[in-house]
Amino acid sequence: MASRGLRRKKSSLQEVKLAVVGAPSVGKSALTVRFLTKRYIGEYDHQQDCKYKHEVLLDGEPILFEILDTCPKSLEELPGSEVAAWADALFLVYSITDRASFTYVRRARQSLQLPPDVPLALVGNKADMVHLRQVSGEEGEILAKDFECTFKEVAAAEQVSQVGEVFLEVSREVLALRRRCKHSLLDRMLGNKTARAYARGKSDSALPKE
Ligand SMILES: Nc1nc2c(ncn2[C@@H]2O[C@H](COP(=O)(O)OP(=O)(O)OP(=O)(O)O)[C@@H](O)[C@H]2O)c(=O)[nH]1
Repeated sequence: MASRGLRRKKSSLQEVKLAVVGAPSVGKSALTVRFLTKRYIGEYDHQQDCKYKHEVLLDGEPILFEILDTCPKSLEELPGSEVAAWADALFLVYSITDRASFTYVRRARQSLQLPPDVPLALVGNKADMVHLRQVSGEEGEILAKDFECTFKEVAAAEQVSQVGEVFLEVSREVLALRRRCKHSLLDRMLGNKTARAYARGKSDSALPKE
């Protein structure tokens, strides 16, 4: 009985696909592993992009996260449009101790050619290394304004909840965007007046499934 219940729950799980983009060695894997396992792995050796699937509670609702941890071999290797096509949201990660990695996220953002409403989070990692800081917090904030996205400095090496919150926050944006899309689809299907009344009076669970 219990396993049947579980299977039913899994089939209705919402999926959120996140891509973690950034220059080599900024801590993309450390952040991903921190979020998924709450552990810090200092040396994470992988030579190619890795995908992880993991179920995580988001505001009490189980969400199936798929995370693409990208692995550029050099500063010249930028993420392609296939990453943007796959992802529901993107993390643009740099290290506050590495100015070249800050420049990289700007170039990566351009090369991705994202549709306008894809949620983004700009993340300055290695915030524990302030003595080696090369990128100020203000510069991060200015770039985030330019990207029209959230910004946070974190330290995968030391923080658990703060790192988790960055992932969860962008996922909330993905779910909110999906809800808005459903509403506007309803708008188009039912005519504006009826659809607005429907959206006001009904909870999301009452909206048609995708
Ligand atoms: N001090 C400090 N070091 C960190 C932090 N996050 C990661 N590191 C270190 O930075 C190095 C690179 O971390 P990774 O997680 O492998 O970085 P990556 O961006 O996935 O690297 P690639 O897979 O090569 O692109 C490792 O030596 C980590 O221990 C952090 O928050 N603080």
